[in-house]
Amino acid sequence: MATWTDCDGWWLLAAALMAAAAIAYLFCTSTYGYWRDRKVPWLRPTVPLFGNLTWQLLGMERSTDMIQNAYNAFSGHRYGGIYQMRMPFLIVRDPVLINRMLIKDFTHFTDHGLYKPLPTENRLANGLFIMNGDQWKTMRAKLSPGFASSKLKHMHGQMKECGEELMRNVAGVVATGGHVFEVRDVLGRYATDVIGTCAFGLQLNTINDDQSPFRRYGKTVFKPSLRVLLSQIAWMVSPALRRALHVYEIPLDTIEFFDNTFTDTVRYRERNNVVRDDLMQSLIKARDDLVVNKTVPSVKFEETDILANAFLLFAVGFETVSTAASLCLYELALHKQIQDRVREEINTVKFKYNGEMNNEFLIDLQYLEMVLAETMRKYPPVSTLFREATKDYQVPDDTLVIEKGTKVLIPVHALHHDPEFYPDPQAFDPERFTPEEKAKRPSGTYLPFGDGPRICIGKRFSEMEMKLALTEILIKYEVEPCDKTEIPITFSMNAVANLPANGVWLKFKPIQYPK
Ligand code: HEM
Repeated sequence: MATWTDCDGWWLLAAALMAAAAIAYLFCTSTYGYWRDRKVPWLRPTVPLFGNLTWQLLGMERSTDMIQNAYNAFSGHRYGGIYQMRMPFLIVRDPVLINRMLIKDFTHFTDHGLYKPLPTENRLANGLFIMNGDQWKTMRAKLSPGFASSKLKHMHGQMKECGEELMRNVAGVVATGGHVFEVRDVLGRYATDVIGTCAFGLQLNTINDDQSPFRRYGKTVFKPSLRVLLSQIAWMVSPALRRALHVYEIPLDTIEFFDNTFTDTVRYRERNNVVRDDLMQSLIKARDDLVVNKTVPSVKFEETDILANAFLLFAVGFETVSTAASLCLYELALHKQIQDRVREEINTVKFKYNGEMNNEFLIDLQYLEMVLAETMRKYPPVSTLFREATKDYQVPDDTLVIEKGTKVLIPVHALHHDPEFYPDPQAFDPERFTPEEKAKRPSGTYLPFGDGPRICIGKRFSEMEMKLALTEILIKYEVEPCDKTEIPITFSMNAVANLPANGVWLKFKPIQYPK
């Protein structure tokens, strides 16, 4: 039989639970007035704590689609607010404003505003992509010369060797009766070999070696995993929670493998006085200047900053390049007329350069350039750009002040699919990129590589790399859809990038040219 004391106990427990629930509810929803208070149009969070991320977390919506839906919901507005878990993000949809933020008013938005883990949790934490402020500016200035036109010209020969090895591999497979390729994997190996030789002077030969540790470890860097998802969720619930959890976002053996490889390369070059005109040399110079001689005393740099950037340049290049180039082949397989026109251009321009497929030859392939541009319009490998307001920003001709610390999303994929800028956006139409058509569109509506001082540092490098592989393939093979080709292609659920979920399968048919 209950006594008064027992009843008091139950009441106390019930009151404590209710108070805890109320505190939890307040914590989960405390930020949700942010956009309303600033009179910014906003999307109502679906569930407390999860904000506008609920369907994504349940695996029912891609990040790209959520942002696209928000973009559509804010139609007629210059911007709108959403909540990723508890964290307010401003989605900017006005190209004029986007252009100002990325270029003219860049000094207000110098940072990507991503969570900066400890270098032990994620070696890329000290890489250029996550670096902020003066540290980013100094490192960017050190790495940029490695991508200068003169250097790219020099890299062409090294890339060409990788292209030729790629074609020997493809020919070997075709000779034994295999005609169907998962082209994203094949081009991923090619891109790994390209960055290995051009950036670090390493002959990796992953194109022929299924067991290559560079490919195996490289693939783990951005592989979507529960661990990475949880760390991102924790950050959006509260950065302090993320810090307390110590999540290792990249497997430790991967970090160890790349650290050792780069350290050994530097030591080898130092011991043997090897000086190569490549990215590794820019990194060694950055180390000598910033870590050893401390030529920029106002900014602190350590050895791990150099390792992080070597790792970053290695890791970011091959996923994006292989995705864009394989989707280009995919669209060409589905649009035979466009493919034929690309091939005709390659043959005509090759003739003009007396059969020599050099750097100038690649630059001259204007139609292929339009085809690649349309591929990255339809499938931008990086679907969203990130910025953080580094000082208060008065939006021009507007009442809104974007406060310091505010996270900003630039919805690249949604802009690329806005019928106002790209009529019939699902259609694959390279004619959108003739000089006349390009001139009709406002700046800020085509951003596969970002823009402004933080534009992709590897833009021209990857354009050259993709053109080279595509010309090598298209001059020798017709690409066609096969039984395994997905139409339309499906994209991975849990990646911020547009990554094909089940690969890109195509058939290669050798071309017989008349003798
Ligand atoms: C098709 C291929 C590629 C695409 C679509 C791509 C796209 C991008 C995008 C959208 C950004 C962010 C730009 C911004 O915030 O405004 C970026 C940054 C970056 N990319 Fe790429 N990228 C590609 C290939 C490469 C390659 C091959 C490398 C290196 C060899 C590279 C290195 C970087 C680095 C280091 C950054 C950070 C730049 C900074 O914050 O200053 N990317 N890339």
